[in-house]
Amino acid sequence: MAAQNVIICKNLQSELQNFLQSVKYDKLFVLTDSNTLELCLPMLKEVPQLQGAPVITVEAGDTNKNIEQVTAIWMRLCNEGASRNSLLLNVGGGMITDMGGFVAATFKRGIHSVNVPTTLMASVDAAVGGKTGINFNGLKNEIGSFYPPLCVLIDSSFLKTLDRDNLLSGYAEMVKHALISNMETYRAILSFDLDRVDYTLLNQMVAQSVAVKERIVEEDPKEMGIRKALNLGHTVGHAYESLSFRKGRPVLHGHAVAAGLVSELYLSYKKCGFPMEILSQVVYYLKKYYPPFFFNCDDYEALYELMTHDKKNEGGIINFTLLSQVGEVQINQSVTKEKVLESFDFYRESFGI
Ligand SMILES: NC(=O)c1ccc[n+]([C@@H]2O[C@H](COP(=O)([O-])OP(=O)(O)OC[C@H]3O[C@@H](n4cnc5c(N)ncnc54)[C@H](O)[C@@H]3O)[C@@H](O)[C@H]2O)c1
Ligand SMILES: O=C(O)C(=O)C[C@@H](O)[C@H](O)[C@H](O)COP(=O)(O)O
Ligand SMILES: [Zn+2]
Repeated sequence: MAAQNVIICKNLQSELQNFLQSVKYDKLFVLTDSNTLELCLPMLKEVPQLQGAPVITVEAGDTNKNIEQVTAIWMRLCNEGASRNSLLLNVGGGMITDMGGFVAATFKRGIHSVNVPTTLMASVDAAVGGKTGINFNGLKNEIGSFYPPLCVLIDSSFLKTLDRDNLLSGYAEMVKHALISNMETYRAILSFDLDRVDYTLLNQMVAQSVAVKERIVEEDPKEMGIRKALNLGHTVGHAYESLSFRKGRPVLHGHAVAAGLVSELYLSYKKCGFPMEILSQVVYYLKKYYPPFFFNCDDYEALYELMTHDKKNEGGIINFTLLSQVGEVQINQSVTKEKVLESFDFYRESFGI
């Protein structure tokens, strides 16, 4: 696959202007959510190509990453003269880049899209790599496509208005990227003080983190093999997230991933010999900053059932991505149901719930 077109911006407006000048399209549409409309779109007000462009806005929150909102966006595009040569500029977090990407993939069988990520989650992960989609039937990203944007323009100055919970949410994916990389990155990630955020350092870490994803996606864009590394923490994490939606107490994606990492590193320790010392360090770090995800034994069967829908599964077997060491990824690992339930216990004991 061609290299992902990811630009770490020094001057977002002029770099977006230049990029848009370099591509051919007939009409540009902007997609935002209700928060990014107010907080982020004004940071693009000098870009000439955006003057007079229709802005489509959906209500913020991952529960809106659904087919009803997709239909509403398709409708606006349809009624406002979008053609196959139109371009959709997604300005927002992962909710917007996932859903906008999916709309772009499907409208008239595919129009151009460009992502301007505005959260940490979208900057290091969601906006890059071409996985697009929506939640469906209570399951995360159940409907979607691989459809890379033409370009991703990352500018960390958006992060200044991001609240702490969403900063933590994105940081969980950076912890994941570090765990699948090497000890040096891992140590740097676990030394970062999330109580006193050094934004200059965070900017550098964003560039390094997204580079981890870019390298893997270039090698395996459609998740036939090594891209499954990027799903570390998500087999259990998505089950925790879906359960939280079902209970009407939604947790942020990255918070569920952080909890999923704890459970899956436990499985890594049990099945692949991942060092207990590192597992303890990760638990200590995550426990220090992340709120606990509350569930009890009565939820175990529901969580296990949710995991039977994971996209890495084959022939009814739940496939995990595990680690034998930091940077040593073991894909397609099956684990007994007993051990999976034990990994829920491990999370609850570690977080004292
Ligand atoms: N496609 C992928 O590879 C991939 C990777 C990771 C996550 N995801 C998906 O991404 C979604 C989560 O993304 P997210 O964490 O960015 O959530 P999000 O897009 O819902 O944004 C979180 C909140 O922050 C607000 N916000 C956005 N930018 C802001 C800013 N600059 N200042 C203040 N507030 C701002 C949003 O309005 C929203 O309320 C999930 O659906 C997840 O499944 C996809
Ligand atoms: O890009 C990938 O590949 C990932 O798995 C990144 C994940 O952080 C992301 O949450 C992704 O959307 C999960 O995909 P899914 O296939 O498990 O739905
Ligand atoms: Zn994720």
